[in-house]
Amino acid sequence: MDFITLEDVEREYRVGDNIIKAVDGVSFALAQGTFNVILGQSGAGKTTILNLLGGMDSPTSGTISVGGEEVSGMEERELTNYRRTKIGFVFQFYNLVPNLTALENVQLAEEVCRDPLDAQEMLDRVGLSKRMDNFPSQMSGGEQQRVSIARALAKNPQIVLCDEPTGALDSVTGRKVLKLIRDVAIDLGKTVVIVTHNAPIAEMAQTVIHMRDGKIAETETHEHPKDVEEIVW
Ligand SMILES: Nc1ncnc2c1ncn2[C@@H]1O[C@H](COP(=O)(O)OP(=O)(O)OP(=O)(O)O)[C@@H](O)[C@H]1O
Repeated sequence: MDFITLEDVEREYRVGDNIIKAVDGVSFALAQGTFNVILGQSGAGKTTILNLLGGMDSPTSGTISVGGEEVSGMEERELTNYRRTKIGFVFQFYNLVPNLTALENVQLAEEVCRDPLDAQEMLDRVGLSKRMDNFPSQMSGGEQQRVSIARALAKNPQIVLCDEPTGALDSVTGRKVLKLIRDVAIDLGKTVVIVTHNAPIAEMAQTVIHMRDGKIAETETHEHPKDVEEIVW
């Protein structure tokens, strides 16, 4: 059953006298507990869609629903609550708090969420049980990204949104991180949406939304998505 639906979504930005259609009539549906990729070149509108899905931005027109709730009609306060409780974010450059340990970074989620998952268990699941007391500066990029995955999951969100999560990592580390996102998030029943310009990653996805110039060029579904070991970049 569809969990995330976008219907004819547009997002325009006015820059001086020009109107830029960052997202131009996009419709798609994603099922709960699936691993999905939005693929496209720079400027295609991927991040704008992620921001709309995450409640960080609102569409100019069209409808966005998540779990039967209409996100596109929410007021600012409802949006804040939605971002806080329903969405886990993973960014390209990790966005960890530098003067907090790995454990403290993940525990931040407990302070803002209604029904958080245990921070130590999440760090354990991403393979960092021995690094809980390390600060971000004492960890590699891949380890920092694993902390940020643990942090996103500890919020116990419905959706995990990842913006170029492997963009700053070498290919071997990037693949480990993707495997973790897929295995751990899907095991916990989360719906994952990854934004990337890196085409091989899309082969791991159940649904791939190909974006071009703010529009969907193609929607592809894989009944048997590839394992991370089968893809190279
Ligand atoms: N706040 C804004 N104001 C004006 N134009 C914007 C704004 N945000 C995005 N755009 C424009 O909308 C288009 C889509 O941008 P978006 O960031 O969604 O693309 P993207 O596919 O994520 O690209 P990248 O991979 O480079 O991040 C671009 O032309 C961009 O310049």
